[in-house]
Amino acid sequence: MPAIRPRRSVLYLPGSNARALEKARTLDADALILDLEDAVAPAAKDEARAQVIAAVSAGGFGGREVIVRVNGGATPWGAADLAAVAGAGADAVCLPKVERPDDVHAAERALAAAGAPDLDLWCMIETPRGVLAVADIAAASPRVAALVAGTSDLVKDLGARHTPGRAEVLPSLGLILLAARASGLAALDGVHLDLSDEAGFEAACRQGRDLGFDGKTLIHPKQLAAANRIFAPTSAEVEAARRIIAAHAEAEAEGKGVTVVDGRLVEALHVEAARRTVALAEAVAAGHD
Ligand SMILES: CC(C)(COP(=O)(O)OP(=O)(O)OC[C@H]1O[C@@H](n2cnc3c(N)ncnc32)[C@H](O)[C@@H]1OP(=O)(O)O)[C@@H](O)C(=O)NCCC(=O)NCCSC(=O)C[C@H](O)C(=O)O
Ligand SMILES: [Mg+2]
Repeated sequence: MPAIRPRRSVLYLPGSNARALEKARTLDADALILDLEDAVAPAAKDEARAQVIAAVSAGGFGGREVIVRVNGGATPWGAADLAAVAGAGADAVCLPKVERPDDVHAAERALAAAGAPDLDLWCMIETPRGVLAVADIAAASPRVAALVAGTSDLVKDLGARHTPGRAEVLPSLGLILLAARASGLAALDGVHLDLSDEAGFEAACRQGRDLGFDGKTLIHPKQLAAANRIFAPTSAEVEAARRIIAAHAEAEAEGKGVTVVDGRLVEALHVEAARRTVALAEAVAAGHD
C-alpha cells in the first residue's frame, strides 16, 4: 500500500495576509492552501505573490503540505503565478476552475517551461463544465494528485442556494468523488462559509466523511479541530481494523478466505480497508512537526 498522507484539514489562507501566513506554521492543519486567487484583491495580486513565494521558500511549515492556489490561466496574473511558484518548493499547485483536460496540460507546459515538470497539481472542480468533465480532468495527467470541490463557486454558477443538507451540491460531490477514486486521487470537500455555525459545520464534515472524502477545505483555524477529529478514524474503528487484519491472517493460515469478526463477514476487501484505516491512524499520530 502506498504511504498515506492525511488530508483531514486543508486550510485556505489569503496570500496577502502576512499574519495568517506566519500563524499557519503553528496550526494543526494537514495541508495549507496559500491563496493567490479569490481571497486576494486585484490590486494586491503582485504583492501577495511575492509574499507567498517568500513564505514557501523560507519553509518552517513542518510536515504540513503546502499548496499554492494560482490565478486562472486566462487572468492577467495566472502565467506569472505559475512561473513564480515553479521554483518555490511548494508540494503542489492548486489550479482554480479547471474545466477541461487542456487546462491541466496548459499548466503542465507552463510549469515545465519554468523548470518544474514534476510538480503535483490539485484541480478545483467548481463550475458546471468542470463537474461534467471531471473524469477526464482527473485522468488528464499523472501530475494530478487531488480534486478539490469548490462548492461556493458551484452554488453561484448553478443558481442554487446553500442548504443545511447540501442537496444542491450532492450530485457534483458524487461525481468528483467517483472521478478521484477512479484515478486514484485525493478528494477534498468544499468550504463551510458560516463561521458561527459549528453544528452545521460538523454535520457537513460528517457528511463529507461518509461520502468518502479524505478531508475538508477550511477557511478559519477554528474549523481545524472538528475536521481533524471527524476525518480521522476513531479508536474503535482502529481497534476493529486490527482485529480484522489479525483474524483474516489467522483464517488464511488455515487455508480459508473468509472469517467472521464481531459477528460480521470479513473478506480480503475488508482487510484492505482495515489496513488503510490503521495506516491513516498511524500517519495522523505521527503529527505535523
Ligand atoms: C474569514 C476571515 C477573513 C476572518 O479573519 P479574521 O477576522 O482575521 O479572523 P479572526 O480574528 O477570528 O482570526 C483569529 C486568528 O486566526 C488567524 N486567521 C484567521 N483566518 C486564518 C486562516 N485562514 N489561516 C491562518 N490564520 C488565520 C488570524 O490572523 C488571527 O490570528 P491572531 O492574530 O493570532 O489572533 C479569515 O479567516 C480568512 O481570510 N479566511 C480565509 C479566506 C480565504 O482564503 N478564502 C479563499 C478560499 S475559500 C474559496 O475560495 C472557496 C472555493 O474556491 C469555492 O469556490 O468554493
Ligand atoms: Mg472558487
